[in-house]
Amino acid sequence: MVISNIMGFAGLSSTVGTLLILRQYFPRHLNIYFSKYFEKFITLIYPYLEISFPEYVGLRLKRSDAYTAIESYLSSTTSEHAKRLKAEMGHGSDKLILSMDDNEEITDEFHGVKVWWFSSKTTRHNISFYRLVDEDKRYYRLRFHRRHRALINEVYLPYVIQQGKVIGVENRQRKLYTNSSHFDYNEFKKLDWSHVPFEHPATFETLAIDPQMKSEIVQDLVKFSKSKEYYAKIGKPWKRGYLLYGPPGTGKSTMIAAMANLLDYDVFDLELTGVKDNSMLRKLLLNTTGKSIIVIEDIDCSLDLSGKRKTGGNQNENKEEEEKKAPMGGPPNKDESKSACGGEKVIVFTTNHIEKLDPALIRRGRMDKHIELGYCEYEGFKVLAKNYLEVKSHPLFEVIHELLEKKNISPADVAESLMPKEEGKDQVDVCLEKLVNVLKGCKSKSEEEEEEKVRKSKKKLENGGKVPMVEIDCSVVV
Ligand SMILES: Nc1ncnc2c1ncn2[C@@H]1O[C@H](COP(=O)(O)OP(=O)(O)OP(=O)(O)O)[C@@H](O)[C@H]1O
Ligand SMILES: [Mg+2]
Repeated sequence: MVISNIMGFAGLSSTVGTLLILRQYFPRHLNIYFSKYFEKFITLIYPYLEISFPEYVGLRLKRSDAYTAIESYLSSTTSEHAKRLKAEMGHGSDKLILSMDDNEEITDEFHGVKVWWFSSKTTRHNISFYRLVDEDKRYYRLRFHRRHRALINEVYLPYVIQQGKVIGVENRQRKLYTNSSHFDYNEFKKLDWSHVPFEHPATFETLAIDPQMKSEIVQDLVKFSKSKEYYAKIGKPWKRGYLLYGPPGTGKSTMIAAMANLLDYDVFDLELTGVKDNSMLRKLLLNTTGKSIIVIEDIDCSLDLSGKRKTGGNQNENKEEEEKKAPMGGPPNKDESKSACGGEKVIVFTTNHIEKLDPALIRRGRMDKHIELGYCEYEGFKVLAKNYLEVKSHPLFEVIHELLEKKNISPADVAESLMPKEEGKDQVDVCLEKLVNVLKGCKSKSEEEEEEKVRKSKKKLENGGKVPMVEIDCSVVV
């Protein structure tokens, strides 16, 4: 950020203009005096200050965050005010973003104070590999009256940066990250996470679960996303842990997608089988960004893998050792020392077998909310019928209602029956009849409960009465 008094404004007095022209005829020693006192003189008669924000700082390795935020902020006002615009796709997104073209000027108003933004570009001719290469240097310049210096520096600019970041997040294409490392030739380094655009269409509206539970979860998530100050006040990292459990096909993965869509977060799908040890896990978590959901699916299936991790002993000692080994260059600092996740993050574990999990892993405080997703009930069926067949009532609804009270069927299996296989109006009848038949063939709730009891007692005998434990360094993840 460079603050300078400038010249060249339209209203600059003719005296200054004349001085500038005459300057070239001054003898050299006079010119030195001229330069020395000229700026002081200009400061007296020219009441404006300028701040410039170059696109790249230092060795051009990284685009300046301030420039990016200002670009996003100005893109929201530009389309209304600027006369010449340029259109670009948002970062990794298919949205068209309009911003002011090079050498364009717009005005903005803040608390009744008028400021001017200019987008400028200088081009330097460089010789590279015996070729003449034009290097563009872009920057934004902000001009304001000197008497508003404090307001601009302390209030307006932080506001612009913060708003710009919010707009930037809105314009971006959300991503689904997986921990399969790859070499990025643009950044010329190995990255731990690869990503694809996140385009899962699930929403809470289309989710077939108990309506009351649905609204509780939505409220909980929304409250979390607005609780930055609260977490700062209590000195805890801004994160929330969810454990989703239930039989296959009950909507656990679908709910995670709905959560990401509700909160407008990225998703980091952490596959534990690809994690060698706790320091690798820590490194992966440190490389996740804010506004994201970190997902560890089928946590009970990580049992074999977790056998390799340190067990028993002094937990703190192990932690210290891991921190020393952390490849990010020592232990994480600030609030990250409490958790490698930090930031605005939701952590979701899923399992089909909650009874297999280490109670320490899922205790409240680590996992803030336990959500059981069960077999399909009538309310859920109605949501699916609306989603798939666009019907809200039908003579077969009552039969299905009665069957759902007696039989266990997953929402995934209901959805499968309700998916029309052909075109035509009779498909509603065909699909609902199919569902009735499928339901009749399902095991009754009492039969399944009996089988479950037998299965559990057999397992207890096999394990000598011990419930298998998952070993994962909980403090790293949650
Ligand atoms: N509660 C639900 N509401 C809406 N659709 C659902 C629901 N449950 C399942 N489905 C449908 O069934 C498919 C499978 O569901 P999903 O993958 O979310 O189940 P899951 O609980 O994650 O299963 P698993 O335990 O096998 O991972 C989804 O693509 C979705 O179409
Ligand atoms: Mg799943």
